[in-house]
Amino acid sequence: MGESAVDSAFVQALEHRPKPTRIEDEGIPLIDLSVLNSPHTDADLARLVSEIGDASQKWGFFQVINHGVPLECQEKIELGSRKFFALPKEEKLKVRRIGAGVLGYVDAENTKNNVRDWKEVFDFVLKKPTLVAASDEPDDEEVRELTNQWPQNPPEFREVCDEFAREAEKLAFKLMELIALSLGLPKNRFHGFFEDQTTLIRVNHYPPCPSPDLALGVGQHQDAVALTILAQDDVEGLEVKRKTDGEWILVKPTPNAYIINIADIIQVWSNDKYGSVEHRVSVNSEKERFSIAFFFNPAHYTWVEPLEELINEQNPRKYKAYNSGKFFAARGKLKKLDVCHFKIDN
Ligand SMILES: O=C(O)CCC(=O)C(=O)O
Ligand SMILES: [Fe+2]
Repeated sequence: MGESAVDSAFVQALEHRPKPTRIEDEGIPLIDLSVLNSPHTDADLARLVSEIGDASQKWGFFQVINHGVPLECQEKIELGSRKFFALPKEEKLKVRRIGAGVLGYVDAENTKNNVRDWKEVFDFVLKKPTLVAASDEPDDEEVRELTNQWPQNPPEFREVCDEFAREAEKLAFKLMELIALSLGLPKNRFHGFFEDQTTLIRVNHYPPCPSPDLALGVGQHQDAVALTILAQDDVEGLEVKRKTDGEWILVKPTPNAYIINIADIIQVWSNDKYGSVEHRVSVNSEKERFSIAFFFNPAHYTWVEPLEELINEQNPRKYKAYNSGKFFAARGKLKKLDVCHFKIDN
């Protein structure tokens, strides 16, 4: 590895490195949500629900347009994040994440495999208070509050982040309604799980990388939450592992669209009807890239298990129930832990 222009901590194992040519796929569904924000017939809604169901089943990934999040709100957080990440390192480190409880700036994340990601991030939570399990000990009932830290610069950063979070939350609830309907469930079947939600928003910056053939912006992973809403800028990078053949497919940036990712908890709730999909981020040597991920996640005390209405003799439950808070506390220590761990061998 003596040839590489990046520190060896960033070098991915051979099998995880991006290929020199990347497949672009037009096939990742693009779904127009305008029906939700205008007068519509039952048939219009039924068509939309069926599109969401098909995309969730076939890809687990889709893009949405006319989603109701004001463009201005998106532009403001993008600009704010550009200004924040352009600050000198020592300024950013003033709001570095402290231990497990105080969120903020991090520049040394490993996503699995113990290889460092080529990125820096800023994390904050949506809800006040956001309570999580203090430890992964099954009998420990202690909870901990996650608190946000805000930089002095740019001065509007807190406001634009909070505003984006509130708008993205509305979209997240609408998507959960559509997903519920597509599974044949009442529209608000999922709402209760999110009353004391532990949603986290992560603003990502991927600087240009001298060795994009060796490093990744985010290593291969699945999101452990319920649903992810992702905004990417116009620089390519996000790659999704196609279910049909395991190929890595580049998600082409679409102006004013959000990328929606069915994550692990919906996989369990739906008893594998909808699957959480592996994805990763490749980097490039010329352009920096920005993205924002809204990780919609239920209350820490949620017992995650296949929904009763969806299991029967023909379709027996595929997962044991697990406690969401304990799971995330354990995952904080052991990155490799994921929901497969709770799979029942039928
Ligand atoms: O930046 C991206 O495009 C995706 C980031 C991601 O997958 C994550 O943070 O979980
Ligand atoms: Fe992800």
